[in-house]
Amino acid sequence: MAVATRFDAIIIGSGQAGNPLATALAAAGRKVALIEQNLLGGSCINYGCSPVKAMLASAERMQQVATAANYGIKAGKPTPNLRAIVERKDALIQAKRDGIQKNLTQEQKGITLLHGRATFTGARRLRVALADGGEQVLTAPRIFINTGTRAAVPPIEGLEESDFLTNVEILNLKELPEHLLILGGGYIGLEFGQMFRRFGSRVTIVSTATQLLENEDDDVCAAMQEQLAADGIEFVLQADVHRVSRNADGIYTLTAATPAGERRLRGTHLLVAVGREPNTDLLGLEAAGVATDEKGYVQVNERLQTNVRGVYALGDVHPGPQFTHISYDDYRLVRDNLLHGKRRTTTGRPVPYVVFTQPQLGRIGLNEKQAQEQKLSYRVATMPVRTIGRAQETGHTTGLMKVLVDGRGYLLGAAVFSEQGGEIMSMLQLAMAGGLTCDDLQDMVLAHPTWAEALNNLFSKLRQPG
Ligand SMILES: Cc1cc2nc3c(=O)[nH]c(=O)nc-3n(C[C@H](O)[C@H](O)[C@H](O)COP(=O)(O)OP(=O)(O)OC[C@H]3O[C@@H](n4cnc5c(N)ncnc54)[C@H](O)[C@@H]3O)c2cc1C
Ligand SMILES: NC(=O)c1ccc[n+]([C@@H]2O[C@H](COP(=O)([O-])OP(=O)(O)OC[C@H]3O[C@@H](n4cnc5c(N)ncnc54)[C@H](O)[C@@H]3O)[C@@H](O)[C@H]2O)c1
Repeated sequence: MAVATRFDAIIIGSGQAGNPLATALAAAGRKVALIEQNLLGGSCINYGCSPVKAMLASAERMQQVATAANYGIKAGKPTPNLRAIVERKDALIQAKRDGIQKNLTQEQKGITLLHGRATFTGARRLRVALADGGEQVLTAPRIFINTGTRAAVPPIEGLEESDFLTNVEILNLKELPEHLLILGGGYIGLEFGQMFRRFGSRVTIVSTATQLLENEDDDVCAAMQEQLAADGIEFVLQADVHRVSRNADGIYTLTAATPAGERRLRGTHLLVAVGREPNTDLLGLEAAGVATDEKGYVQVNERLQTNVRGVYALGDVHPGPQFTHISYDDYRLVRDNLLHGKRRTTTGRPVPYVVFTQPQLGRIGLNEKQAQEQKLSYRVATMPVRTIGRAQETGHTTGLMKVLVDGRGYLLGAAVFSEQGGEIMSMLQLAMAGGLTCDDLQDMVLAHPTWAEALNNLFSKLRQPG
């Protein structure tokens, strides 16, 4: 048996929690090992937030040129150069990866970076199959699992063999899809759908749900669908795709049961974006005795401790919202508890999020559906974006803003589907954190003519629901 190298802490996965945790532990004098089987930076940097938003910026620029005539500007028909768009994205994420590598290996002493796949062989013991051959055995009294997720693949006949795309492959296409079929009407489906539609592909979103982003309020979902339909995206909702095939010319056919009967949907490319599954199946958690839920997510308490003493799970690999800022906050929580003697928990943590379509959908707190499920008494205000001066001046008139307040006038939640939706939502999040009331916001002096100024009017529209 190989001799084990002893560390104070081992981190599995170079995700949004793992990297800063390695740095913080090493800076506090701990001997740390960080193990990554693939690219430094994990999903967000390599296959998620950063590359998608970089390419969305190209799509947005396409749209600006395509609609220039509306603003009195004569411009030719824009043509995307996908290779150049992908190269721009690659340069950006390479720089981010280089920054992480430098930070872990040069700027912070005390971190051993291992490239390979880690597997538990005991509660405090791991085997690492090194990427360049051989293996290493490590032990530590504290082990942090930050192994993230991958695209879930639904059990549909013919899908596995069909050479479909996930969020990883679609970011590196060499040619524009003529007709992109997207399975799933969630964050990933919508962001890529609008991106490729704006680049000029025909796009069809196919979802089992009755509406896009099915967890949001109906009026918000309808506004999103209206915008995407105006972009020219087609939708097939309440579709149960039960067969996928691909012919010799590479054409995909999805066979789906829909309310309008059986349909066959054909396209040149297929993106599967129906949610995620955790990277725990090859982690050997059973050897450590670490408990998972029925979907394979690592079970943790509100301090991110697993059932095995000294083993923690951070980020998307445990149940809960899957966002970069949540994974990063998991790091802060563990850091504060282990290094600064605090007793922080995940209870009551705000979960803001933004769908980066244009316009953006920024969300914080409760929506109306959730307020009703919780039988809360609330007032609601809704305002179409087309009534906002800033929207009229800039020509971005799609969307709506919606806020919920409780009986004392404190904000329960907000959905801001407008230009700068993420930024305006963040203002409302600050207002919630600072305990501002609807009266404060209705009467606050906000600069004219900003998007934020619309909040004055929005709060003047509060009414009882129904
Ligand atoms: C297309 C897409 C777009 C997204 N956009 C946004 C966005 O705009 N905003 C937002 O907040 N969130 C977004 N997300 C979600 C966000 O990417 C994740 O929530 C975030 O990356 C959290 O990751 P993590 O820290 O859990 O680990 P990850 O970033 O998933 O990293 C886990 C790492 O562990 C490694 N690993 C796994 N198993 C092993 C093993 N056995 N041994 C060694 N290494 C291992 C993996 O290779 C990976 O590098 C997006 C996700 C996707 C897919
Ligand atoms: N802007 C952001 O913050 C951002 C962007 C992308 C991804 N993410 C994160 O990544 C996660 C995963 O995104 P996602 O879009 O894959 O998942 P999702 O859970 O957001 O949406 C999945 C969609 O697929 C549908 N669906 C499920 N099974 C299906 C099937 N068999 N056929 C057709 N449709 C089916 C669901 O009804 C749902 O609408 C998100 O939940 C989010 O946490 C965040």
